[in-house]
Amino acid sequence: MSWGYASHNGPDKWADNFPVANGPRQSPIDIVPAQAVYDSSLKPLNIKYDPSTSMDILNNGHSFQVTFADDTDSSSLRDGPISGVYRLKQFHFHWGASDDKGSEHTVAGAKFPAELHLVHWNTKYPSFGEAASKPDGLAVVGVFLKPGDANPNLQKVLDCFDSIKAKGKQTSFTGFDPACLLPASLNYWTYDGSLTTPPLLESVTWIVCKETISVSPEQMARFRSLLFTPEGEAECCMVDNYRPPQPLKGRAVRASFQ
Ligand SMILES: NS(=O)(=O)c1ccco1
Ligand SMILES: [Zn+2]
Repeated sequence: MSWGYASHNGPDKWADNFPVANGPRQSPIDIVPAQAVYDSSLKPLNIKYDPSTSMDILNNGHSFQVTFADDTDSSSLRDGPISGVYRLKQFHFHWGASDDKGSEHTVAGAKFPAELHLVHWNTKYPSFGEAASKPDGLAVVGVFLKPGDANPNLQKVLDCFDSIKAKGKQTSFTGFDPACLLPASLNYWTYDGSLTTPPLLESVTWIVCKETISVSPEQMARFRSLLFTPEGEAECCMVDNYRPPQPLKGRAVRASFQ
């Protein structure tokens, strides 16, 4: 039985196989801006991505992800709340069956229809796999999607959904610069957390952007046209692939802005 987002294998069941699900630094969380502490020592995010590192796009059965070549530092994240260089490995999204839900982090209880995650690993470790088990191993930049005008940069990703509709489908996706998915302002909240999917490893420095990017209703419908299921199986729409907020357990959330 593998994990998923249904009642029989979803977030409430993950602790059965992944006991860290009840750990001290789980993600996502509800971010309460009024309780975030402004930290003037936090640096601006330093993000440099090279479009030639984008490789392919895959439906992995719980989201779709765009994977990057991470054998050099050409697509990486520096500064912000982190030390050293973290290489971009992949980005993916989480979304809902309707616009009233779908994000993993919430802001003073408010949910967004979708959330983008850009996953980076600390190059002080030899690989993503090694880094994923270290408390300072990963840094994930989160961006909320807000209903509004169609997002032309997002459309480039959505246009290849016909070739990755079912679980396990993959296709080439080169020359894409994920920086075009970032909001104009890189003001952020940051806290120590975890992967939001099994194995839920407590290795993530979360960097959640305050500013959103836009997504149109038609574009949200495209997200919801993907399938959790492989070809040949009864079709199950890929929707509500988000973990709800987890207990803060005394953690501080810092803000890079006043
Ligand atoms: N959703 S997320 O960015 O915490 C992640 C990356 C890999 C596994 O889970
Ligand atoms: Zn994610």
